[in-house]
Amino acid sequence: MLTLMKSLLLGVFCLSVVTLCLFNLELHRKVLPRNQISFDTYQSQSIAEYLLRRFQNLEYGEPPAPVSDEDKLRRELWLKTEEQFQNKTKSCHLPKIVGIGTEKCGTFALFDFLRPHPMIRMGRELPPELKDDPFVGDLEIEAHYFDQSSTSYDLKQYCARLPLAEEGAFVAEKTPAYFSFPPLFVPMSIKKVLPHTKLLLVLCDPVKRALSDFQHEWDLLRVHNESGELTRYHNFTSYLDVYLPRMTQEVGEWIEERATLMSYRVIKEHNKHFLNHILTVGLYALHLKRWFPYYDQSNLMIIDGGKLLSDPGPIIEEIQDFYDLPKLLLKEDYVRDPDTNYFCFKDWKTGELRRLPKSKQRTRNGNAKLTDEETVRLKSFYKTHNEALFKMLNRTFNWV
Ligand SMILES: Nc1ncnc2c1ncn2[C@@H]1O[C@H](COP(=O)(O)OS(=O)(=O)O)[C@@H](OP(=O)(O)O)[C@H]1O
Repeated sequence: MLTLMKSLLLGVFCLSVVTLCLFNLELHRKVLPRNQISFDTYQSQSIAEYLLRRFQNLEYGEPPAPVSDEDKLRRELWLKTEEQFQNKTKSCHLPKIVGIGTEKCGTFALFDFLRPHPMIRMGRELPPELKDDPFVGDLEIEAHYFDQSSTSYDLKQYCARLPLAEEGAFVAEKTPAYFSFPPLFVPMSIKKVLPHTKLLLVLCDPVKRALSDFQHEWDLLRVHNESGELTRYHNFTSYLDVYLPRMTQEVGEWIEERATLMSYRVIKEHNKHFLNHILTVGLYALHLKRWFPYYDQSNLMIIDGGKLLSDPGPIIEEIQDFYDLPKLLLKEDYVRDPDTNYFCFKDWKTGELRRLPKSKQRTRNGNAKLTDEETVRLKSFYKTHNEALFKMLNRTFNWV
């Protein structure tokens, strides 16, 4: 009898334990969002042990980050903006955002940072012959219209190099050659064809820029084979040995009275020897002389390339203000890629990183460095031109 009672009691006890466990499991499923339930955890541990650990608060992991009011607002606004364009027909619209340069100062990164904005459209459909080009990323967003056109503007040609867009969207293109490459009349052309479009210009240390440009030309095999002399410029010093004296003689120091004339001469030099541009692009004050009759701070935003490299978030927020765009890209969206240390956009919806292509990570990561002597020579070449720039803009950059 006693044994029977013991067995009965044990049976009732076991049944209550199992019921309790199942009840708790159901409760747990209801309370925790689905993505926080780990099925692996169920398989690797007994339910009772799992629930025990759960109640001891060992299995929760990190609590989800609190969603700030700013995040909520952004999410709502973002979705509404996307909705606003859904099912709208697309056609050619001329750009409202144009990046004019400077070459090798981070214009690709800048535009890649802006690209996710739901009101911005960039990137054209490439013709098949260009699709295999190793610089496809650049070709896709660089229209190269004003540096290649004459003054009889065929807008159909421009449209063919732009993405199709909905009414109200902001088409964007960047062509770093606009700022400092021929023809002379690029600033006038842009003003004429796009009278209300505001421009973006990144300026960076011209010394570091020159090395980055040299490396770029090297990778394109254009440094080696000028005049067919394959080994002529076997490193940056040997390039400087030839081109620095030449450019010092042609351009020389900044002289206020001769600046306009010199700004034309620099463009002429470009046509004489293509590789001159590695040095002449960094003569920013001379180039700006050609832009200032058409543009001022209200329609040309000048961005410090050093800041863009070290902390791009606040700049991206400023740009949205400059264009009166809803501020949907926030500074915290820009994080360092743990593999390369370069900044990139972190998609707030998926957490994914938009990494920069390899061709945009050549020198500033320390892979190629200037020697002390190269630095001294280049600093001296740019010194008076940098000073003129700072005076012109009433602003200094941390380059000297
Ligand atoms: N966030 C940010 N800010 C500023 N600069 C950045 C940034 N990210 C990348 N980079 C640097 O951009 C360099 C390439 O310049 P561009 O994109 O202007 O090249 S191009 O003219 O469009 O070909 C490229 O130079 P190198 O390092 O010499 O390759 C990058 O260092």
